[in-house]
Amino acid sequence: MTRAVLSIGSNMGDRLAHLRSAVAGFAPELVAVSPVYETAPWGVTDQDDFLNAVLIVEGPPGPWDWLRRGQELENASGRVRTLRWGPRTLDVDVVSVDDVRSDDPSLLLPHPGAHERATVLVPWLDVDPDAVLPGHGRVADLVAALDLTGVERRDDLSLS
Ligand SMILES: Nc1ncnc2c1ncn2[C@@H]1O[C@H](COP(=O)(O)OP(=O)(O)OP(=O)(O)O)[C@@H](O)[C@H]1O
Ligand SMILES: Nc1nc2c(c(=O)[nH]1)N=C(CO)CN2
Repeated sequence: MTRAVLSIGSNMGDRLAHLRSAVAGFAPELVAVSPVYETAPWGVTDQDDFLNAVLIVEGPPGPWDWLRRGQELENASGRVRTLRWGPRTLDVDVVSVDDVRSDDPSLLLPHPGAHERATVLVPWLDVDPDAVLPGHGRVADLVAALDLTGVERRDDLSLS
């Protein structure tokens, strides 16, 4: 059994439907679904706003299975890979899997950007106030140190 934290995001097409497709894809192992956040783009800032959320899943799949499942859902959403950090129908990042550390470039664990991304940490904190990001400490402390400008909770949108 493993427990994984997955960050999902979309800024193309029917963003909510893309996030819902990820929820449906992980339904058998779903433990928690965060609120939805509307977030200003980071990285490449000249693109549309994202919807972001976090899923917590638990079950027999291992780290590589979570990654593969996420990539299958990205592909099913019609995602086309062009620009790094560019627009996408669906992005599924594996943030952490238990305390697993991996330096394989195809599956870096914990995800190397997670500790500084409000788009990951804020929804994660909503569903797990005691969350710890391996190597970086308590998510509550990481969030407290972040600028949360451009991260707006959308209580009118629901994934569960
Ligand atoms: N923890 C991880 N979760 C998801 N993909 C990962 C992870 N670690 C490495 N990768 C690899 O990252 C590659 C590129 O992923 P992707 O195009 O989604 O990156 P990105 O979302 O643009 O940027 P970032 O990884 O900084 O969020 C994939 O081929 C995947 O194998
Ligand atoms: N707000 C926001 N910006 C992004 C996001 C994202 O999920 N949310 N993902 C990116 C590439 O992974 C690039 N920029």
